[in-house]
Amino acid sequence: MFESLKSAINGPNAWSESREELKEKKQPVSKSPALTGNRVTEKRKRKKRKKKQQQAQESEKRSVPEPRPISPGETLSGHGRKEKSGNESKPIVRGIFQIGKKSHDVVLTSTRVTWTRIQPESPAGEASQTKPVEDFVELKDVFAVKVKRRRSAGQQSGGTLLGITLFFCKRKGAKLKDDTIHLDNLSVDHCEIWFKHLKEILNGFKHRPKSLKVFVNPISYKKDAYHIYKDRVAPLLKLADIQTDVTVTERKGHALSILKECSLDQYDGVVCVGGDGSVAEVVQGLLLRAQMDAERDRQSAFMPIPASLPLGVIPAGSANVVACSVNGVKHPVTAALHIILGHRQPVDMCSLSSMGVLLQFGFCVMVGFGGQALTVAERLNWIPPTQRHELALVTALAQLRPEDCELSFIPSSTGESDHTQSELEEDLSDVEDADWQVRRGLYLSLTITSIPCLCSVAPKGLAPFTRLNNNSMALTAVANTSRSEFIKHLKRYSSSNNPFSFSFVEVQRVQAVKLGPCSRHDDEQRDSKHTAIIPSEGTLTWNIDGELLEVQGEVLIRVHPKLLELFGTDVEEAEEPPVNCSCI
Ligand SMILES: Nc1ncnc2c1ncn2[C@@H]1O[C@H](COP(=O)(O)OP(=O)(O)OP(=O)(O)O)[C@@H](O)[C@H]1O
Repeated sequence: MFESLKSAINGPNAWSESREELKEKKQPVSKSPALTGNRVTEKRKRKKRKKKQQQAQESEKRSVPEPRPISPGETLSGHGRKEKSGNESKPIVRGIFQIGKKSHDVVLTSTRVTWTRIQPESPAGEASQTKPVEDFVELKDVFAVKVKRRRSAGQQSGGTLLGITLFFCKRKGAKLKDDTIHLDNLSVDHCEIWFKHLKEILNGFKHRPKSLKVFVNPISYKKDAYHIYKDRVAPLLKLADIQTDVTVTERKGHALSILKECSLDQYDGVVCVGGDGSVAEVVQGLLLRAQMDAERDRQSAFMPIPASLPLGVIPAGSANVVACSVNGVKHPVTAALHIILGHRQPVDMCSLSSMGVLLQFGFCVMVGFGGQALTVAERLNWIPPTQRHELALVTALAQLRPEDCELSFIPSSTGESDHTQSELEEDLSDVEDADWQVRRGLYLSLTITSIPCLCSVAPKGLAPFTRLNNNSMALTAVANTSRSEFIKHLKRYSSSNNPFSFSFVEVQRVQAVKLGPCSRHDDEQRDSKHTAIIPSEGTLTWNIDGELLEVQGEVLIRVHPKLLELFGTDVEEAEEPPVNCSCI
């Protein structure tokens, strides 16, 4: 294994040259200042060392064992500082490395690398009384280990071995950043042993992907998805030795057609670099492919089977609700590190079907204002996206009209984790016989979400009571009201006030929803003389994850628990600075 790395990074000759070089010089592993006093004779040094060893045995109080050059490959099981307990704290290998030009006693266990500064002795040979500071990095956060060499400008291979470098991820709030720790030691054998053990441990993280299919939408939002991928994500994937097969999409539907046909066996995950529309397309591809492979027909009450591969989302769109809901921030490096480290989060999804046929899978479905604003935005597609969204919002607010709808829903009876998948499937298969609650009326907005939909305009999410996988959807129904009251409700999404504490807003945790244009006769229509209603002609305009869909008649929306795995984590709130839309 080490041999292959040698050739991969430096070429075999370069590695053997270094080995010879080190042998000639009889390079010691690393020296603590205590062991290298320049006027001390070898004899005195040995005496000192012996004395130190005695002191160490006598003094239980010392928190760090005496630094000593250990022979390459020496395994110190149970030796040294007392650690917690169990195999996790058992040293696998131990040695002395320079970290930041200071000698450190470094210990590798199966879960972490710990280093402690070696305290120089006083001239009288007494050990320092100050407690050495211990630092560590958890191996679950380490995503790459590389051999470090000194190379001159332009030199592509070879170079003097300097030690090994660990690449790890550190957390600041929801944000993840990559960082490095350099363990400097000129001994090839010593580094080889450490490298081998570290690689073995990292290869043991089976949930981390080794091969990814990547889709990049070059026209997303500010058209910078390709650069985001190339400059900020690809270098990290390369460092982590992840193979990638990248498709820069050429048209709408390109990713979907590839996912329906290509062999997925060679991949451990799929990555989408783009906005929510691109994510929706890749999700359709993954889920349709899973149904096709399992030969499931897609009639109304069918129980979809989960996608075979997890999906990572690198945010490059405007709202990025899917990325924010599992990363907490709109930050490509955070998303990339969650993918590399294999953090996976099962998420609930909803399906939409009409007349007994599956239309689409989705995370967030809107009718009314959400559909109207998106219709305007699509018409204004000649305007740059940054201004288009605001203008569409203002126009939709100016033209705000309620939709006359018939809404039915089954309240969710399931707890977050107390039902098995088959029980949930059973519940969902009897939707026709279930106890539907029915509402008829004028609605300004209806939103159904299976995940919280966090974003910068709604840091706490669009849905109050849903989590990523609590086996239910959140239904928010905003009944007809004045424009000013509706704007107040919208503004509260980006403030600390509760957007749902209005008499005209109803929120339900639901398992299934039926929604269609109202079929009442004209003479039954309430307030029709006083309220301008969108003439539906039996059709509603749906906004499904940022994509428009016109559907005639009623649509059935059902929740499907844990239908997809996303790379990411469960987050409470988006850590994006709240954006107050200047237009409202
Ligand atoms: N090369 C392409 N040309 C045109 N459309 C494309 C291309 N590649 C993908 N698409 C489509 O572009 C649509 C919009 O993509 P995306 O959501 O990433 O961008 P956006 O709409 O600008 O972002 P947001 O949804 O965050 O506002 C998707 O439906 C996707 O299928």
